[in-house]
Amino acid sequence: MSFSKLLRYNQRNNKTTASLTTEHAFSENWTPSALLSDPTSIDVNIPAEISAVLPPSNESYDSVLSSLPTRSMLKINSTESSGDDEGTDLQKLTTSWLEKIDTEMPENISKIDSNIISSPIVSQVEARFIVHTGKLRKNSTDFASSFSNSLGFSKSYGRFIFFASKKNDNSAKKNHTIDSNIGNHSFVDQGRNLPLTSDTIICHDIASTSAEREYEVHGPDGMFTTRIYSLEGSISSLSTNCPEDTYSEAIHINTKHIENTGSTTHSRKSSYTTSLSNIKRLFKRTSLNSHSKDSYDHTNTTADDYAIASSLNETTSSCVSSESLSAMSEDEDNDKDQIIQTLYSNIDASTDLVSKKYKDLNVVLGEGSGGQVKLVQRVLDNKVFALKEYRSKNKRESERKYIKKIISEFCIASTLKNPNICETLEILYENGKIFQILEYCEYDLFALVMSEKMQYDEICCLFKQLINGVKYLHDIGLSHRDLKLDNCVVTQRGILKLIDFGASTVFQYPLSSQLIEANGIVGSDPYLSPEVFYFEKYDPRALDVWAIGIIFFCMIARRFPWKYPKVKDVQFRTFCSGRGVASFKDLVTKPATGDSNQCDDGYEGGVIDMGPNFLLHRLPEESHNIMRRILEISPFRRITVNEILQDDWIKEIEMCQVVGAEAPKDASPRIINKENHIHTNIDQRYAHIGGMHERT
Ligand SMILES: Nc1ncnc2c1ncn2[C@@H]1O[C@H](COP(=O)(O)OP(=O)(O)OP(=O)(O)O)[C@@H](O)[C@H]1O
Repeated sequence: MSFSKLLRYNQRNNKTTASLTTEHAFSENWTPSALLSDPTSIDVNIPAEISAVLPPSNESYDSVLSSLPTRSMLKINSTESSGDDEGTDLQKLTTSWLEKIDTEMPENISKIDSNIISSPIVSQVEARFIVHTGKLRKNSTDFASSFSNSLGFSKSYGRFIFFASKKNDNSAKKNHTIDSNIGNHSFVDQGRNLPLTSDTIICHDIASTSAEREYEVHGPDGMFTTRIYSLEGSISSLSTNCPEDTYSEAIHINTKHIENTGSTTHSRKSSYTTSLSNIKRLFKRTSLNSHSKDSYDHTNTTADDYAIASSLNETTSSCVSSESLSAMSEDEDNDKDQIIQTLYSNIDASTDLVSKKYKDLNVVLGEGSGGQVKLVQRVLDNKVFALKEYRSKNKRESERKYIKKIISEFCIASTLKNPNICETLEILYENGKIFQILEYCEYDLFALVMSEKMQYDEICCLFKQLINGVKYLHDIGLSHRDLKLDNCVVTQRGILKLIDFGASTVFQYPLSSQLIEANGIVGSDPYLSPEVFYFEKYDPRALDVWAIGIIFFCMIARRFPWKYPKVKDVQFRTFCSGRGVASFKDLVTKPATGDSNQCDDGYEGGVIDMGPNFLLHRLPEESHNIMRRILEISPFRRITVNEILQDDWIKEIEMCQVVGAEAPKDASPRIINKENHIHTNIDQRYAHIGGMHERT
């Protein structure tokens, strides 16, 4: 949790930062078995109706350390026993540009407590978002097809992928039918990995929670072989309240609001009326059919706007003429603020009210710079969802920017369809506040890590799912830019999903090989890669890859390796040491080598706590090769996410996954869990960052 989150919690709880940090659940003294699973030990009130919809905690397990493959850890003792030699090595490894380094484990390394970490705030539109009009036109038709191709959809389907998927009226029924027939055809078709024959499978419904339905599958000998979870009533079937055109309209309007050209008073008035009525449609959910490519006659737009707008070009309706678009300008924010206020009151009358559709379960799941995330239950069918209530507009920001940011995040998130991405269902407005409804996931990774219950194989499984989620994003030209434990949520069945696309950015447009570099220090300090501090512009994919490595380290060591990757941070400086270079610049600017399969980080020493070993000696040896390449200081030498998946160790990791979710017509996505591990269930009261703070 960011520092700002902490402050807010402190203010609410009348606590000082210091006391909260000390008392925080992540202290050494926090015994998971005592505190997490014993309801009497903690004074947290969970209403009975919530307990009913939340899963129970499972048994407690040994810590991750006991599940680490011992054969694979670095032989710390033998290195440590080198005695005097170590001092010699240290001298050899310490280079002139680094000050004297303490080889002891630095004191300020502590267990993960992101309370003490501040996240930089993005406050301005980045220059890279400016796209030339010609390019915009040219690419506008390409984007959807590229996205659809990457998803394996037909080209004609591409135009739909930016919309929340259509409700399949029969989805629940279909799921049921298919699951009951699992032994006949569907299972065999889609669950090929399972060592079962179609004749011998018995499917037994044993549990059902928010979105997933669990089935035990038995082999011919009656032995339990694996578990399958049907995503009955899955989120995708719920997004039907949002007609396609509504989203396209919303996205389109989003684009309008960043127009910045001259205009007459008359046209300005006209544009406001039209544009705002279109924003209204976002919330109102009406369907529009007109079509105008003129609306893309932009001179100034953001990458996100552009990407989304271009993907919708084929279908986007536009009631806004290019003339009206030209009316929007930065210095008219005040006018627009007023108009948007009016808009809000109009929306109020026509929008589904959050409070009517969803029942607040009074559980705060988390709180960040974007707003507060709460647990809600849909009145219609009692299904549980996460509701993100966006923070109110700052006095300093214009209404236009405020709305644009929210809609951009929503448009991107609702576009993404992948089992390892949290599904975004709808956006709602009520009483001056904007809400987003998300698929609910029972845990966040931060809470899971801090529970100290996760075992090594489970961590590896989640790690590989994380890589797959990021691969999906990178394959479609998006980078997340704020990957961290808090932004990974995990379902009760062990499926990891990425959330929070507020910082994500397009790095490549469809059919273009040109990399669009990102700029700005965006993300959370300990997960940031070193180059973001060094270069004004950088490849955001490399930042994501680095963050993946930090997350893996955190999962294993339950510590951050450093506060931030700057040489002034003693831990990071230690990590940089011994690499045979004269300056940090030499490290971070090392050009790519010809052989992308080889790690060449310049470190040759064998000291346990120096250079890459500073991190590696805390990790299993089988991960060393890949982690060295992931945490390569030079972004030009850093491995890509696709290359990570080619690594032998990564390939061998047994990963739980959802099958059958990719094909748009497949109505029966199921979860296949691997047998070498089970996924940790923790008490729901402490399963999210929000809950952890309730304790303090
Ligand atoms: N779909 C979800 N299911 C369960 N918990 C969730 C979900 N979405 C968010 N959360 C919880 O809420 C927390 C904050 O969510 P999120 O990152 O979206 O907020 P934010 O305001 O954007 O935070 P940040 O300050 O990182 O930008 C998460 O860390 C997680 O604990």
